[in-house]
Amino acid sequence: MTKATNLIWHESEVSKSDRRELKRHKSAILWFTGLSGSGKSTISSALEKELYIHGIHTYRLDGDNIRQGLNKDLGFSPEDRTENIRRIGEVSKLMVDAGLFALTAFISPYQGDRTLVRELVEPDEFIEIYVKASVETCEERDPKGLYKKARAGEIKGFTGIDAPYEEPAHPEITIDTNVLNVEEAVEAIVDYLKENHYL
Ligand SMILES: Nc1ncnc2c1ncn2[C@@H]1O[C@H](COP(=O)(O)OS(=O)(=O)O)[C@@H](OP(=O)(O)O)[C@H]1O
Ligand SMILES: Nc1ncnc2c1ncn2[C@@H]1O[C@H](COP(=O)(O)OP(=O)(O)O)[C@@H](O)[C@H]1O
Repeated sequence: MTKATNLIWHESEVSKSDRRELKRHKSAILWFTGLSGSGKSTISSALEKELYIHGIHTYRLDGDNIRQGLNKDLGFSPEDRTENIRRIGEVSKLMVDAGLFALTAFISPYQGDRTLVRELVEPDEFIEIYVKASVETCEERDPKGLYKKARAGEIKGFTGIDAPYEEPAHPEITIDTNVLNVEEAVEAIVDYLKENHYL
């Protein structure tokens, strides 16, 4: 719901397609979703580097970073997670409008929240990438020691332990991190982008 009234949209003289033409490539949201420790940050960073090397304009948004700035007023209640994803969806939409590939690395545990982001942009502008790893695998990796804390009861409402993660029903890409290493994951995503004429 919009609080303010009397708002009139102002068109720019430079359009999304003008900006895309200048950059010589399309733009879209590459939406990484998965449990903490599944590999969202690692794979999206490696992908961004690969795209950069090939002259593709990108910007990466990562949960841990955004929650220290733009979304520092939000915690991990279901409502706050929904608001977190809504804002990131809106920011990503602006980036698509700017002609960039927005790479987002958020747990985004609720299917409904991800669907709302998908619906914010054109159908071919949202690519959902499910970074798949079981809770057991993530807990074994535990790169930040957060699963240990959650098991010890020091973090309440931790995704996969005592908060839900809803698996994507129809992701464009699934990366099973038990099968693909980081390099292979990047290659699989680049292949998808090429086959679907994004690159
Ligand atoms: N309760 C709880 N549940 C899940 N994660 C937690 C929690 N508390 C802190 N963290 C740390 O916050 C990172 C997840 O933030 P996100 O913005 O991606 O979460 S969400 O999409 O709003 O659910 C997550 O980072 P990633 O490991 O990169 O996923 C954790 O480091
Ligand atoms: N195939 C893989 N893909 C991505 N990360 C992997 C893989 N195998 C092991 N890892 C490790 O798992 C951890 C994933 O952490 P991170 O990228 O921060 O996950 P997330 O951002 O989803 O919380 C890293 O320590 C990474 O080195």
